[in-house]
Amino acid sequence: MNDEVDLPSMRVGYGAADPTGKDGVAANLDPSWLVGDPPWRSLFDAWLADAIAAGVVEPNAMIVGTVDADGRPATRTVLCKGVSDAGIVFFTGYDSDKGRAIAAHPYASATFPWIAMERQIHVRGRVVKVDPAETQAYWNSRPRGSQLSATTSDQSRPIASRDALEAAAAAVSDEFGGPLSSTTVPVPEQWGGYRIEPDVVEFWQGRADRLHNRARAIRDGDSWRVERLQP
Ligand SMILES: Cc1cc2nc3c(=O)[nH]c(=O)nc-3n(C[C@H](O)[C@H](O)[C@H](O)COP(=O)(O)O)c2cc1C
Ligand SMILES: Cc1ncc(COP(=O)(O)O)c(C=O)c1O
Repeated sequence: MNDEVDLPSMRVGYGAADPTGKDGVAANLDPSWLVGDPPWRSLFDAWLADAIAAGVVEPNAMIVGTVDADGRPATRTVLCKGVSDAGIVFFTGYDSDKGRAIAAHPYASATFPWIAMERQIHVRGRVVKVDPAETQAYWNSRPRGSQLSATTSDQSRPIASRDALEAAAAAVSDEFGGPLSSTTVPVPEQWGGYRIEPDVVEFWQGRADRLHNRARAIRDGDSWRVERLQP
C-alpha cells in the first residue's frame, strides 16, 4: 500500500437519506415490491427508469459473468439493449471469449451496478441466442462506424498493433465503399444477440451500517417465489 491511498478507510455509507428507514417506500425495499408475472419485471423497469432519470453514466451497462469450458469465470461490461418478460438482451461477438464460454456453459449472470443510486440488480439464468430477425433489427439501428468496426473485429483475439487494427478497419471500410458510402453493411456471421432468461433476479438496496435490503424473485418450478436475503 502506498502512503497516498488509504484503501482500508475508503468507504461510503448508504441509506443516509433516511437513516430510520421509516418511509417504507423510497428507502425500504421489501420482497412485497416484487409483484406480477414475472415478479421482477415492474421493479426492474422502475429502477432502470430511475437510473436513467438520475443521469447515471451508461445506465444500461451491466457486468456479465460467464464460465468457460475449463470452469473459469470471467466478467465484462456490455450494454443491455432490451428487456422483456423473457429476459435481458445484449449484443456481442458469438466467437468472442464470452461467446465461447456461453457455448460451453449456456448460463450467465448480469449485474447492474447503480452505485450512485445505492442500488444493484443481479440476474442469473440460462442464455439463448436471440432470433436472427431481432439481431438484424438491432444491427440496422447501429451507427455505420460501429457496424464496420464489428465487421473488422475478430473479438477477443490478439492483434499485433493499433496500426494493424486500423489497417484492417480501413480495408473493411473500403470494401463497403469508403467512409462516405451508404452501402449496407451486412450483419457479420459471428455477431448477434443473447438473451439471459432469468431464474433469479435480486434487488439490492444499500442501508446504513451495511444492514442492507435484499429481495429476490426466484423461479420455483413453473412459478416464482419471492424472499428476503440477509445482507
Ligand atoms: C460501458 C461498456 C459497454 C460495452 N458494451 C459492449 C457490448 O454491448 N457488447 C460487446 O460485445 N462489448 C461491449 N463492451 C466491451 C466488453 O466489455 C468486452 O471488452 C468485449 O465484449 C470482449 O469481451 P470478452 O473477450 O470477454 O468476450 C463494452 C465495454 C464497456 C466499458
Ligand atoms: C465492442 C462493443 N460492442 C457493442 C457495444 C454496445 O453498444 P452499441 O451497440 O450501442 O454500439 C459496445 C459499447 O461500448 C462495444 O464496445
